[in-house]
Amino acid sequence: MTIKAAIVGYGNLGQAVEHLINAFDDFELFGIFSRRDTLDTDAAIYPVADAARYKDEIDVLFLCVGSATDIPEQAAGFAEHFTTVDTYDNHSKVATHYAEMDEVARANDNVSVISTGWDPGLFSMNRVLGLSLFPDPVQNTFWGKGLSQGHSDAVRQVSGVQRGVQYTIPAQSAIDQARAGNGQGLSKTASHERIVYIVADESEQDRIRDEIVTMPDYFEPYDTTVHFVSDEEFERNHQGAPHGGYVITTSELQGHNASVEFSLKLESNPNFTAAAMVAFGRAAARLQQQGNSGAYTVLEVPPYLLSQQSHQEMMETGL
Ligand SMILES: NC(=O)C1=CN([C@@H]2O[C@H](COP(=O)(O)OP(=O)(O)OC[C@H]3O[C@@H](n4cnc5c(N)ncnc54)[C@H](OP(=O)(O)O)[C@@H]3O)[C@@H](O)[C@H]2O)C=CC1
Ligand SMILES: N[C@@H](C[C@H]1CC(C(=O)O)=NO1)C(=O)O
Repeated sequence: MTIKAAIVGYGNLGQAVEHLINAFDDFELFGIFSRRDTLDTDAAIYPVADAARYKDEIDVLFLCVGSATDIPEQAAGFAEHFTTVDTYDNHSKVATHYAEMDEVARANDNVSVISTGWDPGLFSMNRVLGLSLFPDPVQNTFWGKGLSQGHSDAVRQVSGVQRGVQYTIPAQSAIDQARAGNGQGLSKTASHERIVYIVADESEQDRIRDEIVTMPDYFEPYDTTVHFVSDEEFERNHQGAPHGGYVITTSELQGHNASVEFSLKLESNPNFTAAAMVAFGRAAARLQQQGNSGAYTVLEVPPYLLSQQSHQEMMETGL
């Protein structure tokens, strides 16, 4: 089955998804839906407003738009016409997003796999796996040091921000404590600091800083520092998007210690996020083809559907 795919939003993630769709032989790129009419790509470009016209030519639509505002405002509209995949990552509102997408996708016999990527996404799968193993587990999640695309998108939505990025820095002492089995009581907010770099007019900077540090879900609970820099310094010092992190679960079984760790070391956050998104796009197309509909989180997608290998091949290779 060749999966006909299209992309909404040609930013960091959209460009990375395009590359992967072209690299996998079971995908075919229909084109890119964008607000802009010129993009640096050889792919077909369509106005995002016209997407529904092409519903019958697309098996899965990758929603590579921002989570801060775009997904809440736009995703359900796409799920009316398409099987969709998104990387929605406002953890506090995932249940709301799930319910909204589930209602629309079911009503239109589409599948919507939401909150793919690595956190939420692969980290979610590993958090559930780690906690399922032990009667009395201790579990901690750490991110960074690296560039959070979700937090960077969120700062870019603040009026007056011309350019913006956010770096997440974990406390190494907290990571060491978790690995030693002493992670109980460590909080995500106390274990990380957030550093933001913004290009904005001087007259706007005090308001922008205040809007960022008080932003619910993204920054308010954290120790956040906002730096304002020139466009030249931003261009010079803030390219690339490395990231990574750890999900660490520790416990003991009849007095014998056990430590389970899932770690990511990413030279490119968008490239890796796209890899997870495209794998779940493969699963979304298969789920829909099997007659399923509605919303799915990564926790509800059978892992074998992610792979290019068939189930039979997995059996024959002995798992
Ligand atoms: N779950 C996870 O692990 C991860 C999730 N993410 C999520 O991915 C999201 C995207 O990240 P990233 O690609 O870096 O963000 P970018 O800002 O680079 O790209 C977002 C794209 O969305 C499109 N867009 C923006 N506003 C609108 C609009 N009003 N209407 C239509 N399209 C719009 C734009 O494309 P165009 O101008 O072409 O329309 C833009 O290029 C992040 O917000 C984050 O939440 C990222 C990494 C990991
Ligand atoms: N969703 C995140 C992926 C990870 C990174 C992160 C953080 O640095 O706070 N939280 O989750 C992203 O957009 O990069």
